[in-house]
Amino acid sequence: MSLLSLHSVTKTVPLPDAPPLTILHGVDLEISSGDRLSIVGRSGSGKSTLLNLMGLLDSPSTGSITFDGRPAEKFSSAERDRVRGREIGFIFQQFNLLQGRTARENVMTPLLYATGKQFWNRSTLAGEMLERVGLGHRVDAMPTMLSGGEQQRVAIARSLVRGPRVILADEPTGALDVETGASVMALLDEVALSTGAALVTITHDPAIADLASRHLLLDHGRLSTVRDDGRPSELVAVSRRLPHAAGVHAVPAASGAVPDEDEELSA
Ligand SMILES: Nc1ncnc2c1ncn2[C@@H]1O[C@H](COP(=O)(O)OP(=O)(O)OP(=O)(O)O)[C@@H](O)[C@H]1O
Repeated sequence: MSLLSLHSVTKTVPLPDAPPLTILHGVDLEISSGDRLSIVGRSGSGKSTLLNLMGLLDSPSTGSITFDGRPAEKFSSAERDRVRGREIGFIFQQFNLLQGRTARENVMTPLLYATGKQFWNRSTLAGEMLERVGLGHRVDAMPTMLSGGEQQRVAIARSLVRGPRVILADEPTGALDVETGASVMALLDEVALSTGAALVTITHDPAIADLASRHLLLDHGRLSTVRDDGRPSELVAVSRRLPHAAGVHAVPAASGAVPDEDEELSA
């Protein structure tokens, strides 16, 4: 059974002085445990909007989303928060670490919302997770003392510390140089693989897309699967040649709609 399913999902938003804008059109997607998906598409094609829906941060205008066989629209707001906090890990281009808190304290933050052993053992669990991402020796470091790659590894540890079943990564290497990005992504892939979590990565980078086993293209809000034997690097090249979606604004409004993970946790 699919872990996360989208059926005929559309997303339409009102615009102040224009007809409503349909960002996503009839999106169908099935994600199972252990899946490795990459999603590429031009700026404005709807990638962040899609990620927000997959992460239960937003609701579709029409169509349905099910998580673990349960329709998301049936979740109460408390259940939605619980599923999102426990089952879904988010990784963004900006690391969004809490400044003035150590690496360990950052990784502990999601565990403040856990119960039982996870809550009581949060300091140990955070230390173990940092160890797993190769930062066991930097648990007491402040974000300002860490390199970009190290900060993203702390963010990865924070996203994975509750053992999510789906990891949604939006340009996770976008703020890193090529070499650091590749090693951070390899680490994310490896840790996700070892936990059996599904990993969905939005990326412009062909090498990052190459790590996935299913390659999807979003074009003007329409999602299509590219053959698994298709080369992802060609896919990215194709997506770069596509014209921008109609009504694309320079700054995607949806990125502002993605709550900062820490805000989300404290909400
Ligand atoms: N709430 C909103 N109100 C108005 N327009 C919106 C809203 N949310 C998204 N859009 C528009 O919908 C389109 C898709 O936005 P989205 O951020 O999903 O694209 P994207 O593929 O993630 O882009 P990028 O790669 O630049 O981040 C853009 O034209 C964006 O400006």
